[in-house]
Amino acid sequence: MTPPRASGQKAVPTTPGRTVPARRVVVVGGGISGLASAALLAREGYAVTVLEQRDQLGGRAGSWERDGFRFDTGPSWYLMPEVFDHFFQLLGTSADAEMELIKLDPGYRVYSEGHDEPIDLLADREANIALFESIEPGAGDRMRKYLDSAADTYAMAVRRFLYTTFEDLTKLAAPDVLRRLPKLARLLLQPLSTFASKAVRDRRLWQVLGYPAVFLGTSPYAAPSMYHLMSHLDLADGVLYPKGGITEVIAAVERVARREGVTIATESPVEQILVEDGHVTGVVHRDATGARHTLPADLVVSASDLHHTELHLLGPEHRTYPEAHWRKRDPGPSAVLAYLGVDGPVPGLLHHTLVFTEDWQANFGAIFGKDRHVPDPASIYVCAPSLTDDSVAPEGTSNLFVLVPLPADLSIGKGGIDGAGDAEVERIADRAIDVIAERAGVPDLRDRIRVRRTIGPQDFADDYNAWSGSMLGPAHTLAQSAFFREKNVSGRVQGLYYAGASTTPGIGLPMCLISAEVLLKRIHGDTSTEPLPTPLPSPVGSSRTAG
Ligand SMILES: Cc1cc2nc3c(=O)[nH]c(=O)nc-3n(C[C@H](O)[C@H](O)[C@H](O)COP(=O)(O)OP(=O)(O)OC[C@H]3O[C@@H](n4cnc5c(N)ncnc54)[C@H](O)[C@@H]3O)c2cc1C
Repeated sequence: MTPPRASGQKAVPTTPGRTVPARRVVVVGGGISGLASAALLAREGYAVTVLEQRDQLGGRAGSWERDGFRFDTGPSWYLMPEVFDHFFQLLGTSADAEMELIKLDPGYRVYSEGHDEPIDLLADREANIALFESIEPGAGDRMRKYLDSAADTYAMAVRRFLYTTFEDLTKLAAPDVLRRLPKLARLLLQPLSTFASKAVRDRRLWQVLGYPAVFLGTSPYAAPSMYHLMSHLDLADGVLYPKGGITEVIAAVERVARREGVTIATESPVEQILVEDGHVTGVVHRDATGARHTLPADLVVSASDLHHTELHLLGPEHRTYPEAHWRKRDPGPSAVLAYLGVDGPVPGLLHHTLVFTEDWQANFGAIFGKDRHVPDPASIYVCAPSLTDDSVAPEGTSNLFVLVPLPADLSIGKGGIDGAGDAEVERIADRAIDVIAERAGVPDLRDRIRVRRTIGPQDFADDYNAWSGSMLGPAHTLAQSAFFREKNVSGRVQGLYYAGASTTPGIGLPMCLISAEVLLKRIHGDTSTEPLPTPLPSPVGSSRTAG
């Protein structure tokens, strides 16, 4: 039976047969998953406080401004729009009510090494099928089947695999899953790279089907072909852009959290999660002045990276995932990022542009293989949001966000402003800028840069306590996906829960919103697999603290 949801008077079960009043929740980390978890818990009547170590909210989805340019520091693709909408609907609002969403058409551009002309992927499924056919006769029909399968697999994932704690695996033995078992087995065991090569032979098209593995922190050679469902998102569903940038998504999630009564404190790093008699009792944290405080809590939700939570906030005896556990896990890739404010237009780019090297085996091998090193040449992603949104750059200039995926290796170093980063980070950024200059037809790009900031793996570790400087969190290989991924509840400490990219369901903004909902299910012992009905009921007679 599903235990009662918490309200002003209700109780939350901890150990079987024992219930304690669980009114106060501390959430560690004010990234999207911490904010979303806080909002949902407050909706249920908990008194929630979010403690964020940095001076801004959003975590990896942060914002940085200089000289009239405003950069999203991390994510830039708004995919799975119905997941965002569902989250807001749980709280009685909608994505459209909270943000202005613009459909990008074309959705994105791809340059492939060895080809001068780019391919522009469109906002419409049939248009993309026709595009594939025009490049590779015969590929259109195969793509139609591929996209049908992607849509079907995606719908099944939403129904069965994303919104679940995996606490009751028998729930997965639903008729729709059982019917697909032979196909699912194939999709789990075959890598995406092989699966995609059956649909298309042209290398450029194959790369279009393979690159989404990077969204999952892995490579198309390691991602199970189950993840071909990602092609439904970018080739059929289309790519949206929230006006003002991804920072507006964070602002919207913060807004609904505050509306539900969440208290939010920035510059408040948590140093320790307190445990007594096997039950969480609160946290020790600093405030903006550096003073140390103890904040009691009945539940603690850590939405910081799990590696950090387990190894740095808990004593050895309270760790579910000790040091030895992580030695067998893959932290996922890191990256060098560059935020560039550039004079004039950059004509060869679209809002999203991907530049792929020819030899992906070598490229991905360098990032994810046994002998990890910086790939050279590297594949590159560039976002130019100023093409869609004039609020992110002064008139007559361009805002560029550049991402070069790399191994999670702290020795690559950290970035800096105006070339002040470590030499290797600046060198990687320079190489990427030169590639963009050539592809975009702007040979003097370097001279036109008036704002430049770089980020390296060490920055991810320093800024977010990321394991090995991982950009995204544990890679979605088969061994680190679904019920193999780290659970969202401590196995050692009652009342301690986890949310965010390093637990289920995983990496990416929509996944992190789902992790907040899965957290709620975990607290209630709700083993259902489908999204919760909307809106979540508000508690009767609960007192809320405005944040
Ligand atoms: C460069 C880049 C590009 C990306 N691109 C996309 C994209 O296009 N689309 C997409 O959907 N996703 C993308 N992602 C992934 C997405 O941004 C993340 O999966 C998501 O933002 C993670 O959210 P989170 O809340 O789990 O973690 P985080 O955002 O890392 O938040 C964790 C928070 O916890 C705080 N914290 C850590 N330790 C403590 C402590 N001890 N005390 C208090 N606070 C603490 C951190 O400061 C941080 O604010 C990208 C990520 C990066 C880095």
